[in-house]
Amino acid sequence: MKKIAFIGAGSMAESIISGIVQANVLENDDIIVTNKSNKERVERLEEKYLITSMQDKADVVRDADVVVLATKPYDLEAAVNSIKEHIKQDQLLVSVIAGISTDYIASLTGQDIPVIRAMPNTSASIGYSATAISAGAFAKEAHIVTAKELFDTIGTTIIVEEEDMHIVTGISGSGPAYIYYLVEAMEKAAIDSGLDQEIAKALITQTVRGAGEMLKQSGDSAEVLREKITSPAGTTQAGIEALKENDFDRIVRSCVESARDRSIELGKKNG
Ligand SMILES: NC(=O)C1=CN([C@@H]2O[C@H](COP(=O)(O)OP(=O)(O)OC[C@H]3O[C@@H](n4cnc5c(N)ncnc54)[C@H](OP(=O)(O)O)[C@@H]3O)[C@@H](O)[C@H]2O)C=CC1
Ligand SMILES: O=C(O)[C@@H]1CCC=N1
Repeated sequence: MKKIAFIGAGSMAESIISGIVQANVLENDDIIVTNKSNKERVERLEEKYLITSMQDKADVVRDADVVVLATKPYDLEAAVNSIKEHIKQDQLLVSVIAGISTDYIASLTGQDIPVIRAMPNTSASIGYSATAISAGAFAKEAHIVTAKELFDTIGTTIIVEEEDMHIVTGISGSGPAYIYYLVEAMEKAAIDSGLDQEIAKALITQTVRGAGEMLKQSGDSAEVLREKITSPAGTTQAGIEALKENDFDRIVRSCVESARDRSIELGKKNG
């Protein structure tokens, strides 16, 4: 891949752009970005990442090998309408849009165009995205390889069946937000117990980071790692019992399933 165009310049597009720029895998001016109307926003991205912003959609997609669709689901149709006269079947469309099927995106273009659906997360901005991808009907092996190469530069990439993208969205697309919400709650509890905010933040941040690395490096399951911390009648046991009494499992299940169901709903509403 030599050139990539982003249709949509919001949080997710910026996270991917930031990751690609840091990975240094493309010339910065081969990264093109456009949005609907917020000129200030694309100019800020242009300055920050030394990339190119354009408003003329024909110019945006003209020489792009990969066109990334990064609008909200309800803006997709208008976005595709604005580029469909200018895209060709030798270009690859990559959609990061929650809920929307590859078949629907191809149908909007009116062409048998290759589409890869991807679900990255905002940790892409520092090269730590957990991305899942699935291939649409017209995507060949080479397109999957191109998409995997792209997302491998900003984290890890797993290929899944398209039907699994809804639950993937519920765990890893939205997932960082759940962790941040947990951190917010831990910080509040620490401050209410009298701890300095900066100290709480530093300790919790390193705790989350360390737990993530332990999950990745130790070879132990989450359950085993938890048990290694939980001394009989100790502090952790007391904490975990409070989580159980408050139905932590049910709360987390409901969180993940609600996100999954919303993804399904977004697909139905916008496709
Ligand atoms: N944020 C996240 O953590 C993740 C998001 N996603 C998916 O990424 C997509 C984008 O999310 P996010 O970045 O958070 O959303 P934002 O609202 O931050 O960004 C949406 C962007 O789309 C642009 N846009 C709207 N309509 C058009 C159009 N017709 N043509 C070109 N650009 C257009 C907007 O431009 P303007 O400002 O000018 O209106 C804006 O730049 C969503 O579909 C979401 O499901 C996937 C994984 C994670
Ligand atoms: O909240 C959303 O709809 C998007 C999709 C995954 C993360 N953010």
